[in-house]
Amino acid sequence: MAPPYSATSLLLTSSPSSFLSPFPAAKRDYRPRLPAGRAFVVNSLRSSGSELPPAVQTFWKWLTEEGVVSSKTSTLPGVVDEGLGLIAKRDIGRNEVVLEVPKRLWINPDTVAASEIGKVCVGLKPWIAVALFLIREKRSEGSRWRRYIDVLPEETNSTIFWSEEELAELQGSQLLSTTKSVKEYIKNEFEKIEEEVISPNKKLFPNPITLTDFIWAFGILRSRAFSRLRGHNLLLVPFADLINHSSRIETEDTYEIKGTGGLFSRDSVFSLRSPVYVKAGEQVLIQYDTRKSNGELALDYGFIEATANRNAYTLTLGISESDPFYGDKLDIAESNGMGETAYFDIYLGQPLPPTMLQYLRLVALGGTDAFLLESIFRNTVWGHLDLPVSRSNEELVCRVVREACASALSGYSTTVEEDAEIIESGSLNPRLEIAVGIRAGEKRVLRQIDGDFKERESELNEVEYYQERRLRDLGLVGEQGDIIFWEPK
Ligand SMILES: C[S@@+](CC[C@H](N)C(=O)[O-])C[C@H]1O[C@@H](n2cnc3c(N)ncnc32)[C@H](O)[C@@H]1O
Repeated sequence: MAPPYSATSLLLTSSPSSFLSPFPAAKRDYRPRLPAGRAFVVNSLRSSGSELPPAVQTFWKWLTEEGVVSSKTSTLPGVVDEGLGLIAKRDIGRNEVVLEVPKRLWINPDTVAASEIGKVCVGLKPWIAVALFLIREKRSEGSRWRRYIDVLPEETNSTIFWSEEELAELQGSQLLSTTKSVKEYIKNEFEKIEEEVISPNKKLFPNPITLTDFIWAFGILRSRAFSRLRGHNLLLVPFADLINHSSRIETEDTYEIKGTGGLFSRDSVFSLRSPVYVKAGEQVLIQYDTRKSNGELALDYGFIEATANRNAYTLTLGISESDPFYGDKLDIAESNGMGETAYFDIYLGQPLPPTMLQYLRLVALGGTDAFLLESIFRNTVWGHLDLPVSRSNEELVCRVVREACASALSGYSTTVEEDAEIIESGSLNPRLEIAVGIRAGEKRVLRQIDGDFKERESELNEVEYYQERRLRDLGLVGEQGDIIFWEPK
């Protein structure tokens, strides 16, 4: 009997879970590529103070007046391939502190709370409160952060800033659907805040605030906020946020909050160390986040890496409400830390996530295997699902995953080989380079998943299923896998 599940009811293939919450604490850290909106000329790594754009010189003067930098400071801002960056003035040792920025210059939800708009921002999501604050400061000539805001880019190469034509290069990709969802999310949040906070408080927001402003602020926060700090999930630190990312650096542990009077005291400083030895004149770089996929890097910062295992694809699996065993399956999933929908990030060259096969087998469970859903198995069923349950269950899992891969692969307008040719054909503009790299990477992961399940499919006759394991455990299967019967004496 054909199992009552189709490829589509078993799984969908897109949308990383992360976009729903722009600043999840554990997995995220944010930064963006060459700011397209700024007219800085990219030259060498060694721009000296006098070659700097006027806005950066004024910013530096401000930091000096604020006592944040002095002649002893070991770094200088400079114009580099990545936009602005931090250049070593002298040789810098590994783990040497390169800058310290006092709390009074940071921008975080506390800054907003203490500001004129603090009262109307109570209860807002932290990123929304900080976004509103940034936009308002950007419009205010007398802002305390004027010098800082003047050196922020108008946009980065994050896909949220791409034109329709540029986005078309991502056709069929997961990054395209994530980008659209993120923009939709920002738009919804903007409309809500416009109605509930901006319009009723015209005196506090005398200048019009547009969706474009809101997207700008989102992009700034996503690309520059330091997030791996306990109690400071959303922290903008002027000067420190000029640091660029290098794929060659492995350690992420490069910044911390130091405070003479405790972590949250007024005397706290944000302290940034160089993870490696840097020669005078070279750029000081850090690792933004080793766990981010290329899709996440492109969305957050506007660059990708050539490193193979940054290529990822998120499989979204779900228990359909129309499944006759919906309630039991959901109960089992929930007792094992999962839910009606589960997201599995699959990386190029890496094994499948550990619980993915269990979840797939659970979702596909039906027919004569449905007895495993009975309550007497509730405590053990998850363990049973770790290994193949039955041929029909395993076959369905393989078929559905392979159909989903084929369907996803058919949505792209180019093949991996065509993408490779485009990359080889010469210098691409940064956004096209990202688009081609992303779509090629996603397709390679999809091919890998398909290959994995193709192999499983070819082994369906060889693997041991639940009933055989059970018989063996009961001592009813002989050494050669033969079933032992009781012969009549
Ligand atoms: C925290 S800011 C660093 C300062 C930034 N370069 C600037 O001009 O203001 C992060 C942004 O720098 C750029 N960036 C950082 N590392 C990069 C890299 N390895 N490749 C390309 N762009 C990079 C991206 O635009 C990213 O969004």
